Amino acid sequence: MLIRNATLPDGHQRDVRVRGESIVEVGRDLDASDQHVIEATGKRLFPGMIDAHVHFRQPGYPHKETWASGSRSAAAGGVTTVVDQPNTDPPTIDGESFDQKAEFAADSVVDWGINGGVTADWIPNVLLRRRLFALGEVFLADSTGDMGIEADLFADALEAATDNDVPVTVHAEDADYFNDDAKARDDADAWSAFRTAKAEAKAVERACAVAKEHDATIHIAHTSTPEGVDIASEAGMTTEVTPHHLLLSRRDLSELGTFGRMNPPLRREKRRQKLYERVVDGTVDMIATDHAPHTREEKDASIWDAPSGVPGVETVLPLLLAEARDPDSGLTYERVRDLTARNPADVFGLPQKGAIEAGKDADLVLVDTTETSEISGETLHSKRGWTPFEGRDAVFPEWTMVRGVVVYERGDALDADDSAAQEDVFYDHQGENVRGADSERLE
Ligand SMILES: NC(=O)N[C@@H](CC(=O)O)C(=O)O
Ligand SMILES: [Zn+2]
Ligand SMILES: [Zn+2]
Repeated sequence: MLIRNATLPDGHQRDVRVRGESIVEVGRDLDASDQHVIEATGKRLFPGMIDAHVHFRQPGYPHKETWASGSRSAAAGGVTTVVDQPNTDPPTIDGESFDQKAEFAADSVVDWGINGGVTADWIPNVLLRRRLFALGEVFLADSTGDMGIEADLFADALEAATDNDVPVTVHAEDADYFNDDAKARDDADAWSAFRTAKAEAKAVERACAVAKEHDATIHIAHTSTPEGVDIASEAGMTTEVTPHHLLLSRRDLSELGTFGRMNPPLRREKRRQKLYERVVDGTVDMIATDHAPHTREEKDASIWDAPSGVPGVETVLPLLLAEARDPDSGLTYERVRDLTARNPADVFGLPQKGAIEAGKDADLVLVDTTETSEISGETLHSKRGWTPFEGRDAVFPEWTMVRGVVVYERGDALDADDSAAQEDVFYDHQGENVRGADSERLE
């Protein structure tokens, strides 16, 4: 198949030849005689996003999301690899729970990884030999679920993972620095007042110190403060920022209410701007969504009782592309490519993914950045049907390809007389474990 004359993130027009699962040639005026040609003139082609941080909620909470619904939502947003976190039920802390989750992952239309988790009951010598993507998020404070662990267990886990060459990702908040005074309040902003920026900075500092003691590197999940980013990057560690911490702040909470509750929480506008600067200037390594769906009914509670987390896997790349359309944002298409594909592939060791180059997996996303559409929760494909980004401009993919197979095609633009129907098409496809097809059985 030949994708003709697409504009790559660096602005060059190129033909891209795909054969089987791979990109085999990138160049100009490539011979198209025996090929199925996809005309892409005037459109932009991106490497599929690698989202290192999603919660697809199976096993345990299929009413919130499933691998089938979450991965379709990912494909519809241009995400071609997802990595599921361990706070499921059962938590992914041993061989059996890993294998059980891998069964569910077979429903995924995009490629996937499964992270292992750490609790007092984890079984490292079996878990760490499964085809894990990474160990983490290791919760240094409780979030959704009660997987928060103590410092000595974190040190042991770090050592075990490092000995097995398994990357480690950390949820860095330190409950010792939470502000209990906020508990007297019941407005949505109280959650941000409670789980302070200082609690993140202190947890990042401690996690990096432990990593250095063990001559290990760690990746800080969902860094929400410029302080956290600076401490981690100065310690030689990697960081990710979520779309909600990049684009939303405490100013949005009066409107969002508990739909704006997540861990770590939204920060002040000033911090958001400084975080955005670090995303633009390359201090931040990648964007990851922390796609954490909960039902409207669950969110319909007080700020102290509602669950934490927001969906994001379908809107992340579209929102970043809309930012890159705006020359004043400072965010270029090349930087978007690095944040969503090149850097996650580098940081987590996926040499076969992350770039539009001969020899790489044909994970590709075609977009038309000459126009935007408004985000509407009810048209998204997650089970959730709500988004904290309602109404914002975005650039959604025309199609998404995973290892040479088109898994998603966006329906025609809205029919003239029908404001609702968009026949988006998903094609049968089974994603694969990016860490290899099977697990070593070592029980
Ligand atoms: N981020 C959240 O607020 N919630 C996540 C857990 C987590 O990432 O801490 C979830 O699984 O719901
Ligand atoms: Zn977390
Ligand atoms: Zn998470």
